[in-house]
Amino acid sequence: MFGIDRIGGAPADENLGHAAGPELLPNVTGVILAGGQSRRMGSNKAVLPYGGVPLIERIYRQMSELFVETVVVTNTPELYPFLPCPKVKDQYPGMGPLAGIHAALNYSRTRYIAVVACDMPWISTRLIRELAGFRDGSDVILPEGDHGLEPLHAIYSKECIPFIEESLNADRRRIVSFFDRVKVQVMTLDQTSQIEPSLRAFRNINTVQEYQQSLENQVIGSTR
Ligand SMILES: Nc1nc2c(ncn2[C@@H]2O[C@H](COP(=O)(O)OP(=O)(O)OP(=O)(O)O)[C@@H](O)[C@H]2O)c(=O)[nH]1
Repeated sequence: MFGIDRIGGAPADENLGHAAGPELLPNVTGVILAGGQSRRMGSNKAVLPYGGVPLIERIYRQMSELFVETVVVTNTPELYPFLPCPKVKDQYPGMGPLAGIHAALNYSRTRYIAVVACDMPWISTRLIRELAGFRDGSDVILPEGDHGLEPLHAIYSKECIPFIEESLNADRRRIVSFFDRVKVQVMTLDQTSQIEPSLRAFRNINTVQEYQQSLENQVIGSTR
């Protein structure tokens, strides 16, 4: 069955909150997208200082708590010598985050990847763990936040590759553009809020003002 379903009914709701734990998640590769232009920021968002380290390093450390391997998708790997991980290049350069997801899926040695952006200071390892718990039988598992679907805090399977290519070849760059071609499970806003009540996991920083606000822990823009 293709199309978008909510994460299913009572049994899944009962399962929510049971995925916490220190273990690494098997069969999932962590992915940090860092191939953007940072035009609104005016300088590379990924290396902005955050809590004493570059923002991307903060995110990398959190992802490394979850996955045996975390990779960064970037066309400028030389900017990240401090990250001890593989750097993967886009095969559709300049086409946005969907191209980054595509490159990561092609690279990945696991069937599933967990994708976050390099400009999200408060990713939720707990939420990623929960989302990954629902991966079997689904091609995309993503949460709904207070601004709608959050495809940059989500799980994708290799089954998505041909459909992403179809989209990119037709210059359809929105991440959701292929969702009608695969099996998508959405963690509803209610379910997401149970795990991540503040929803700040989805906040990202696009501008200098948002960066400054985020340092003061204020509410900032959505990732989409
Ligand atoms: N691999 C890859 N990642 C990208 C690409 N475009 C954006 N991203 C990443 O996707 C996430 C969201 O990016 P945006 O904030 O929408 O775009 P941006 O280019 O970084 O910033 P702006 O130039 O201000 O729009 C960030 O982690 C980006 O690094 C791309 O073409 N390839």
